[in-house]
Amino acid sequence: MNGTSATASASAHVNGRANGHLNRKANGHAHAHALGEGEGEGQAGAPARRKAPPSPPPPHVAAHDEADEQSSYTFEIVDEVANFLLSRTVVRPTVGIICGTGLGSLAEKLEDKAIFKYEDIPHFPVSSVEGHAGQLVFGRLEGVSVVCMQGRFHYYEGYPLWKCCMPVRVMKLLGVKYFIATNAAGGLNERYKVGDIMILRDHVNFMGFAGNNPLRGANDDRFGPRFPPMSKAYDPELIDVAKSVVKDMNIGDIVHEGVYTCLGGPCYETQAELRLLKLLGIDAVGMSTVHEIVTAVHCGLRCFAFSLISNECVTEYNTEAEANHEEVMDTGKMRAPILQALVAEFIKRVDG
Ligand SMILES: O=P(O)(O)O[C@H]1O[C@H](CO)[C@@H](O)[C@H]1O
Ligand code: HPA
Repeated sequence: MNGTSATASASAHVNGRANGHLNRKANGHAHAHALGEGEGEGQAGAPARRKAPPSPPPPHVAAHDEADEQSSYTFEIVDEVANFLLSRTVVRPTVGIICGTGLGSLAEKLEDKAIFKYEDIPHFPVSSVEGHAGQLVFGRLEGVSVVCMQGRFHYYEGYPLWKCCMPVRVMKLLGVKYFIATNAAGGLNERYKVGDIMILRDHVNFMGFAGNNPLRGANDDRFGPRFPPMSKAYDPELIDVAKSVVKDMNIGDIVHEGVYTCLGGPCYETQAELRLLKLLGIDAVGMSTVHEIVTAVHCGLRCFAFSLISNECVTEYNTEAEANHEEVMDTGKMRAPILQALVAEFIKRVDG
């Protein structure tokens, strides 16, 4: 296989971390809220100015960047969503998968399926992107109980990051132990070809650099700690399992290990942006996954992720090539059989 080799086990830090937290009592949300606009003004006798309330956002879009609003997805609400689902299926998933663009056919492989459209699940956001069916599929793959998101939520759809990631917390409360994120991404590393697979060794959280993090806002210790480490976000043991599957499938020539980054989208990158990312050591770029992994690590899930290199990132000006969503979806369809086999065997070895 191409790329760096995995190092020793580090499961201990993710195991157990959340279990302790989930048993603890709620902390007081109300005290940690950031000041809203207009609050905190009016010192020294001057009356505080209050802004007129903003007009309501469209139905699926929450007001952006409001840590306060995060409390609308309290532990109790997430628990309610999980209980709603558990009361309607006998499947008790230990593996949770997010299917990336064009990769939704993975869920079709499940046996004994129970399917929930996002719009039928209380408090759930809805998908608006082509290539994301918008349903949660429970079932069994290789005898392992699994829940698959056929369609994820992206920041560019208008959702704040904590809302994009709420289903990850639902997975946690469903009993999931292993979290697998898949995505379509542009290949920056010159060795990568369209159709290759990149196992995520690490990520660069660019949106997080600017403070846009799904964990922003009041922390509920029942999910996880205020300051979670991210140094082993991609579980080294799971990377090793994936590498052993790759070896046995004899597909090492198309599989790499590398660094992913998520940008806000929805526009693809300019050549100058791509050259900058390359310079920084990024191997593949997309518009998802990073915040999902942050949320999953925070609540103690063991994480694994891979990118399907759906298009080449072109850094030269004198070219006709342009990134486009059709190519991204087509590459997913083209690689579906290999990816399905890879995931099925991976799951069997991890939890079979
Ligand atoms: O990351 P996923 O959802 O696989 O999709 C990727 O493909 C879309 C762009 O073509 C963006 O949504 C980008 O994030
Ligand atoms: N850039 C950003 N996101 C993407 C790309 C890309 O080239 N391909 C698929 N998702």
